[in-house]
Amino acid sequence: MAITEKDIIKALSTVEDPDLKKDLISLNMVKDIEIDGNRVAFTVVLTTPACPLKELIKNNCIEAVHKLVSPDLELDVHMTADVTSIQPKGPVLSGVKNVIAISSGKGGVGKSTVTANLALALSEAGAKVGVLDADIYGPSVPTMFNCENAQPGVTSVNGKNTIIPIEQYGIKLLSIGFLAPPQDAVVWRGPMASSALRQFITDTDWGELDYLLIDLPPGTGDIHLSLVQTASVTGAVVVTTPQKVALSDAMKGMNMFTSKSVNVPILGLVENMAYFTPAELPENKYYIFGQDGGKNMARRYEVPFIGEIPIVQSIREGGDCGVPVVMEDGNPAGDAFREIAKELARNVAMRNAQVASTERVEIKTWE
Ligand SMILES: Nc1ncnc2c1ncn2[C@@H]1O[C@H](COP(=O)(O)OP(=O)(O)OP(=O)(O)O)[C@@H](O)[C@H]1O
Repeated sequence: MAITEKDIIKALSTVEDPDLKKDLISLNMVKDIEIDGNRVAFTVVLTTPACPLKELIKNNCIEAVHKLVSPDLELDVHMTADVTSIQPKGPVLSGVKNVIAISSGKGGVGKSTVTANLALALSEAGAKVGVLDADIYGPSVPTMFNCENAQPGVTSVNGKNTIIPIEQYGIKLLSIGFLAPPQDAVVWRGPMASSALRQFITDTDWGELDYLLIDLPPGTGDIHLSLVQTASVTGAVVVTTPQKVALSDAMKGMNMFTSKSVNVPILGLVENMAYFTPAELPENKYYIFGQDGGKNMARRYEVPFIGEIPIVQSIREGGDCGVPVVMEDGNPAGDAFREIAKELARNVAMRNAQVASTERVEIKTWE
């Protein structure tokens, strides 16, 4: 008997997305079923191109069709992605599907390094990515992306001046560092910095992006509040070292995001500088800042732990010379960032499937 589209749909309705815990047909993830005699082709649309379960889902589809329709079918399963979004409709960041705040409690724990490498890993997987460097105390994105002398463009849209981000390595970038040389950064504190951040969000043509990563200053301050008042933030990533002082500051940052009035979910905690392994003793791990501090904290506060990065000389060198380590072929440190990017993308998809969008925080003034 000839095979029909209905047979294929029936078989694929037994395959679950393991994260979303629903079958691919109910999730509307199967498209373009084509049947030509013994050959069947279809497309599975994942929730992110950086899906860590891509191969598993593909194999489960093949197994289900072979088992429930016919073992003799020749299958061509095309895996693609359409990143999900629950951004409220409106003029602010209208083409941006997900806004992800990258934060840390303490300075110097590697937040910008993590931002740059995650952005590149997501882009390498096929996502459209932007980075907004809002770290007024030390905007390092221009250095990390080797574009220190770049100047964002300005164009007029409906009579309004609109900023055009610069583009480097396929990532759209804006940084407070493009507006003021590092020695002048100090004047960018307070209301001026908040106003620049607002312009970067409301008066910038970011185009279509799957993920906009926002590199925040360390701690919790005006910039954080301006962000959550201006944009609907999908979630936050907290970067910490395993050290006690870094952890207690990271906890304060997490509490700010998850407080009732801000209500931004934590998408993941990253432990940076987790250990050091000398090149000549690859089996040895030295826990310079303590062991598993981030992992334990994630468990205690019930937030997802999305990975650890060791202290590696090439991570520091990549940042300093403007070629983040993810861009270096075959460097295992790059793989560590790739794994974290996949976990982050996965958590964004789960958050979008489960939780309502984040309301922008209303500005309250004293009467
Ligand atoms: N895993 C790592 N291994 C080696 N060096 C690292 C690692 N992570 C970060 N670094 C280096 O540590 C320094 C601080 O990192 P980075 O600027 O990313 O931190 P930050 O938290 O963004 O700092 P700030 O508080 O200034 O915003 C940089 O020189 C960076 O190259």
